[in-house]
Amino acid sequence: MAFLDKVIEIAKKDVQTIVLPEAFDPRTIEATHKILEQGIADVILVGNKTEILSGSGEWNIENATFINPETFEELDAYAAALAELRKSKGMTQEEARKLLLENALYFGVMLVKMGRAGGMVAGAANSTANVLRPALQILKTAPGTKLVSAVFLMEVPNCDLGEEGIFIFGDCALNPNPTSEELAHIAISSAKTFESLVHKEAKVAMLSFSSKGSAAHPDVDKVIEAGKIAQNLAPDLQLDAELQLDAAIVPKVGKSKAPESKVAGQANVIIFPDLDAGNIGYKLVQRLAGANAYGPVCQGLSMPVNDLSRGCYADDIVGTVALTALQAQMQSK
Ligand SMILES: CC(C)(COP(=O)(O)OP(=O)(O)OC[C@H]1O[C@@H](n2cnc3c(N)ncnc32)[C@H](O)[C@@H]1OP(=O)(O)O)[C@@H](O)C(=O)NCCC(=O)NCCS
Ligand SMILES: CC(=O)OP(=O)(O)O
Repeated sequence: MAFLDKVIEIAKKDVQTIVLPEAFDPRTIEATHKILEQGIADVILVGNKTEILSGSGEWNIENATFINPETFEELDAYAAALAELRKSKGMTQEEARKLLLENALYFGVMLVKMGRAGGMVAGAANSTANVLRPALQILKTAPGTKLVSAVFLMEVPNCDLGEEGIFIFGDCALNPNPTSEELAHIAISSAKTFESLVHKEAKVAMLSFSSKGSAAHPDVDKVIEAGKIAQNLAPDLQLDAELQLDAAIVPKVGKSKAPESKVAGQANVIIFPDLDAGNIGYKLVQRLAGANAYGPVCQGLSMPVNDLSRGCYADDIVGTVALTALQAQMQSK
């Protein structure tokens, strides 16, 4: 069974409500049809029902829940709650009300915060920064977590590397230039995400352009230091730094470049040294290897909100909604 089919099976056993605030994006409409048809999640679409339905073409989305901020009976209560959450930043209730009326992403995140939905997925029509800012501001980090980061679940066809072609790649979307300490937190969170979604032991490689001292540079030192911090914070985690990508995932190269390493050649969690590498890296694998790229899946948020690439297809939205539903299930336990 393909990875996503397994995720969908689990999602269907305890159906969660996911808000899709980009109701005017045709891919969101197609995805909503597929999600409802397969029973993967209940969907809340944000906006005027008549207008959304008039643009839905061949797709049947009648069974979605439509919430229009302009006629929403709880708007004032939501505005009061948002103003309270942002009062340290000086937000008034009037400003909060205006934001909820004008910005469907803030409205969608508040539906999650107020318990109306278990999670939100957006980003087909909005930049990552605009999707994640309200989530970071309103939901904040989960208890015990310092840093939110964002990974892709990569499913590479006809590939026996990683976990039979399944990898977590991180951080590919959020933290532009992580310090060693931040990289260590990204690595630990990514291992947890891998294990919770794939149900296999994580083997984490922290990538560099150097393997075990083959190059000397401050950027290499940053990754070596990150590996030490991560291993101190999570001594039981199978993790190694610094490895080049081939040494991390190809058994023969791992043996020759890092013969002592327990992770080299077998890594299934790939940690990039910065966002340039991570964002470019996942798109290379997606576009040139034909991999499915689900995400960016956020880790470390107190409640699930996940992003999409603006280049996504409707099926990517379906996959990311299924993963979000799984996170929402875990949250509700
Ligand atoms: C996500 C991002 C927008 C946040 O930066 P910003 O808009 O400048 O906002 P701020 O730095 O003021 O942060 C906003 C809030 O989020 C919090 N925050 C930001 N990054 C965070 C992180 N990684 N983990 C936890 N909290 C974070 C801040 O503490 C702040 O909280 P507060 O408002 O309650 O004080 C920014 O990191 C970003 O643009 N990242 C790159 C996104 C991108 O373009 N990716 C490539 C394509 S996928
Ligand atoms: C994750 C990502 O790269 O998003 P976008 O393509 O929308 O910038």
